[in-house]
Amino acid sequence: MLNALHRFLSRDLAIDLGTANTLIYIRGMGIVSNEPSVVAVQQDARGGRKVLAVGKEAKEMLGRTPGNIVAIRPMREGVIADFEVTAAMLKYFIQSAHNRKSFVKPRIIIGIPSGITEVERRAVREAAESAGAREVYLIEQPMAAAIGAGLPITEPSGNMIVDIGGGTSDVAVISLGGIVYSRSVRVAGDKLDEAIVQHVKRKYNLLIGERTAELIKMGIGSAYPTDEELTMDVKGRDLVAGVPRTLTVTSTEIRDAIAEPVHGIVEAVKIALERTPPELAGDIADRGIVLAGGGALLKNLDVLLREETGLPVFLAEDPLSSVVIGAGRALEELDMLRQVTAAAA
Ligand SMILES: Nc1ncnc2c1ncn2[C@@H]1O[C@H](COP(=O)(O)OP(=O)(O)OP(=O)(O)O)[C@@H](O)[C@H]1O
Repeated sequence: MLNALHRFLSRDLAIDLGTANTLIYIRGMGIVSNEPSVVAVQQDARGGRKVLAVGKEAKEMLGRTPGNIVAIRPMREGVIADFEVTAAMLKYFIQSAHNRKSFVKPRIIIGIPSGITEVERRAVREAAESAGAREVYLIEQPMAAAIGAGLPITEPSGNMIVDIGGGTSDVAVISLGGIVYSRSVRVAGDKLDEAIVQHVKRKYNLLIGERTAELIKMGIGSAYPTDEELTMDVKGRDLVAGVPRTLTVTSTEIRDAIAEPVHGIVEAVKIALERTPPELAGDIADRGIVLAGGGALLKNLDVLLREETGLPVFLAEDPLSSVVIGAGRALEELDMLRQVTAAAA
């Protein structure tokens, strides 16, 4: 009874602490927050830092801040580049998502990049504790993505998940609830954006921001030829004349511009397949490869991977939410496991 009351009052949270986006899921309510992992920080003369804005508001400031304010992405390339700011961001998201009226501290499960160090794990855990968590669990993002995508991870058979985020692409082979093989490469959404910035600079002498590059990628980017040619108008600063200018880019040139990083993702999948134990590789050949993470939404990436590997390739139902949904489910399973062990005792 007490236990049930406790559960009712404390809203457990699942968090996907991504380098591009942080998502929060509350049991029984679904996804309650989905914000860019960006923090705007004001620096004073003595080196002190004050958080001005977090999430969407801070992302709008990227590349648009005056001297003493910086908009930071504290997690880049799948690692925590700025501890202090990551902790402040996590705390802000937890506190704004958690119903302050409920007086029982929540249990929190956090999906973390698979490449982070022991020290970074501790920092994440401490940040969640200082934001009021009662218990903190960490789960690696590829494992959470696989659960969220509905893969039968506890069965004794191989499942391959490819989680393409902002900073890293993680390829993992999971069987019997454990990661049998994993490979993380620092080639994902951000690298595609950078390649677009470089292309526009080199070909047109036009400087565009990362945010604009991301919009081009999402609008007309593709990994494999699409049925129709798409175009998009792009605004930037002319590097020669120094004035703002608009030009039109095509989907073909953008596909060429991002070909190299896209190839890096394909290579990571191929290497993972080569290194997977034969029995499990056989399972993957039957069941196929599942893609998750926002990067999986790049047009025709699934088509390219199918052609390059000769295997079936599927997109998770909601690639951007797979990690947070999987983490939430893991927390529920934890309860179930507890119930089972309690009943057995
Ligand atoms: N429609 C789309 N087409 C191409 N890329 C997209 C699309 N939508 C989102 N993305 C990209 O997906 C990436 C973000 O994905 P996601 O939110 O899964 O990353 P993350 O979990 O925060 O990062 P990481 O896994 O590296 O920690 C960004 O690079 C974004 O530009």
